[in-house]
Amino acid sequence: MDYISTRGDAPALGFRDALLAGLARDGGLYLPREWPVFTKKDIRGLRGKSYQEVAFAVMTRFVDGEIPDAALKAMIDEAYATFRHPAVVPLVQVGPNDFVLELFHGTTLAFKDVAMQMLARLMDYVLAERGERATIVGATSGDTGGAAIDAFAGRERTDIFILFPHGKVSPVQQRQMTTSTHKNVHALAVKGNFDDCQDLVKAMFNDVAFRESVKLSGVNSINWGRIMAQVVYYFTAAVSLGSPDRKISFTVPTGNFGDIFAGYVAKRMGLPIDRLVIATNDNDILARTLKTGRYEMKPVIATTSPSMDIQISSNFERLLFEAYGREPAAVRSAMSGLRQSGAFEIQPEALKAIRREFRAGRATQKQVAQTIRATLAETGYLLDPHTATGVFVAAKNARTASPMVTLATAHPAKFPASVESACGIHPSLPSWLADLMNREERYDLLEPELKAVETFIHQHARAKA
Ligand SMILES: Cc1ncc(COP(=O)(O)O)c(C=O)c1O
Ligand SMILES: N[C@@H](CCOP(=O)(O)O)C(=O)O
Repeated sequence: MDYISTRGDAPALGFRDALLAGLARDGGLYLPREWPVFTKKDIRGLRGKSYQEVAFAVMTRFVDGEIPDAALKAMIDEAYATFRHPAVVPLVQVGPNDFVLELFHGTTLAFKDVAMQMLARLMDYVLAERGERATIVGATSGDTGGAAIDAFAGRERTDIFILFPHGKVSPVQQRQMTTSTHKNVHALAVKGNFDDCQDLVKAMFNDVAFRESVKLSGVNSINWGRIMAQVVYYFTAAVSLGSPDRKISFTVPTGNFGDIFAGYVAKRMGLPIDRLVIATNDNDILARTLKTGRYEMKPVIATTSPSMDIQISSNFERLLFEAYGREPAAVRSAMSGLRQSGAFEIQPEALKAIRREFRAGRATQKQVAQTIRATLAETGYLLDPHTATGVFVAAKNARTASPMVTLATAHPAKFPASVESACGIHPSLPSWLADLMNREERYDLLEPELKAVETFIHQHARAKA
């Protein structure tokens, strides 16, 4: 299996090279040339298996022999031993036909841990095999950064630089990034929003001289390794609810479109997914796009679900590539429209293809707060604001024909102020993070300028060409 770029102008790569490349050299995103398929029999074979066993069954199809089975299994075991729940990602019933899939039992209390713990080990393995080092960069609206820092902290072969929007993440999220004592960790507060951080990361990848000079690699969901690891929990959830003999719907709180794209991949692989629902907050660019066929950026609104305060939804590019029948020219033209005017139109046939696969809805901050309050009152279950966005949109898109699973993407204790103001309960951090807010912070404040960020990274990175 090889990996091709959505923009059609970068070399096709094997799994290990795509993993280290992050973004393709033509600015595109890698995805597999074809989707591996699970038959109904294969899916039935996953019943009763542990999370780790399903993870191996799914990921081995993408790794395609580039890492020996024993090594891949060892990485999976180690990665998911960091989770505090024996089921890794337990499914909790909150209504007759409604479930939440708790993806927040990892070290930093967000769904990002599921893929990041795996990605760090995969990268370390490949770098060790090649005797190389890498410089990892990432942009975060709050959760990717903490998860990446936790997963890469202290790793000899990598230095990690995380760009976060100054003053726009929750205090818990900020501390998770700024209190690491490891020398290979650099938290960079950027005077801008998440989209500025992500633009800087992409610009660094597109600066070939810089990219090569520090051996750049990425950990955002532009990296195929992230998506691959996120496909797994769609399988475990669906199988535990009766797949392949029953269709399951999923609602996914969405920002950068990585998590829900993983659901789309699971469907392409043969998982019988009924509805796949995009849930957005007030930054509803994806819901508007599905409605109008026009992807059009607006200024970012700061909400109670800050991790979804995003306008440039990176992985939507992967979906466009699929919707245009894998025609890179159409993707290149859309992305150049986005760069030049902050908007592009989706052609009718491609829009039809997207609408066949996805529904979308939005929850305002008021609706999010009401959902937190009502869910607590009716079921005793405490939602974080991102998951509440999903639960609100799920209720509007559920069908009695299939169970609806909302992805619970963060623990409520990451956003205590919003949760408390919605329902009066102040969620506490778990014991291993109990002193987080008293730990000493260490971060650098940078202007949102490519040269400033590149200079900082160049000075501090150990990987040099
Ligand atoms: C808590 C939380 N929920 C949802 C999302 C959206 O996920 P994605 O960017 O994969 O769409 C994010 C981050 O992006 C997040 O941190
Ligand atoms: N919400 C994310 C934004 C970055 O998303 P990624 O999945 O592409 O890394 C965050 O919390 O940082």
